[in-house]
Amino acid sequence: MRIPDILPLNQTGELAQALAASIDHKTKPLGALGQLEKLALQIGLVQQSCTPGLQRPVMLVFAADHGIAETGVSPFPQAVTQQMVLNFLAGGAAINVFARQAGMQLRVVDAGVNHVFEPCPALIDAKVAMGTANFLHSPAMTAAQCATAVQRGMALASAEIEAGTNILAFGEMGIANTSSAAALMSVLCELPVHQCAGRGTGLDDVGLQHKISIIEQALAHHALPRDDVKQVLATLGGFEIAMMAGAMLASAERRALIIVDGFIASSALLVAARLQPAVLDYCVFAHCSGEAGHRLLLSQLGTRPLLDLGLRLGEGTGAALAYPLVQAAVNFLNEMASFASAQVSGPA
Ligand SMILES: Cc1cc2ncn([C@H]3O[C@H](COP(=O)(O)O)[C@@H](O)[C@H]3O)c2cc1C
Ligand SMILES: O=C(O)c1cccnc1
Repeated sequence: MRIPDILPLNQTGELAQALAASIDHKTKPLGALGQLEKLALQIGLVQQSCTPGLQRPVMLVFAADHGIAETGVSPFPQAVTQQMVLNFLAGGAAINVFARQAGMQLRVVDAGVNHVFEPCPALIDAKVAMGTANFLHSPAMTAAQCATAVQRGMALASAEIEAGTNILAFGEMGIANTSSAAALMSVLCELPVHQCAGRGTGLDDVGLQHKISIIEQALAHHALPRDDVKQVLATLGGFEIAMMAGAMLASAERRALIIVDGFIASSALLVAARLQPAVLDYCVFAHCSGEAGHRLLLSQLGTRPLLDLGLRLGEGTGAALAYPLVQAAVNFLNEMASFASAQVSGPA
């Protein structure tokens, strides 16, 4: 598995200083646009420009099934994954609505759904297998399947960037994938499972305890070395999570901006960041999910999200909702007058 070289952003160089000066000279009190100012600076550094722009925004939604679903860790049956893929293709899911509203192109990727779909122009076939194995008993993926998933994710993101995209968001669909994400977080952050696992699509108290116990049993069974990130991903991950991690790494390598969605997308980023920490410099964190564990995961990643709406859906919905804020950051940098150009007096 090739891990891309990613250049860390130079936060103190000449360009950073020029961007900071441009932001400070806008007709507003210093710092008054808060987090949008940090965002504008980051986007300028990602694009190596004092006048960045957003081109051809794309939302890739990766779908895959999880063997762990058979242990009852989700209230919903596995078939919902393929049913929701058909809903995405028909345009009726939440992500269709929000991506349309944001003006983002939406592509649906079969990363490993347990269903053979009719060929369809709107569906990208990147299927690795008909779902992962149940990680309670055996590794979810073989090392080769995991490498294939990561590489397909890299190739898909690279193809979009070659077609002119410089901002990508990633969503996911896969019944039981909050269990996979929680297991990855628990191992990679060395945190107890009960701090990582949440109710997902709506488990009750008994269901949540069962989910925690299943993940704990799986982790005890595998006894994974935390620093072998590829093995951790192959053992506990999903095809959509591995593909997303690959897509994130390739996006950062090619200096595209990444909008990170909720808990599952953040678990993919956690994997990517453990493989190549500089990927974090290219990420905008859309929101803090209502899924227990996401706030802690975001703090482990050392970041502050833009929105906190109690969303707990995934699909990329939080990322699509945050896109207008990213546009606002770019637009104020490019379009706002400076004190000098508008002849407004600075502080006395
Ligand atoms: C109808 C429906 C639409 C969804 N869209 C995203 N998810 C979300 O819920 C799933 C994860 O939760 P858990 O681990 O509890 O199964 C993922 O598929 C995720 O994308 C959905 C779930 C359902 C039921
Ligand atoms: O935050 C998420 O990504 C999430 C939370 C619950 C269920 N599905 C996704």
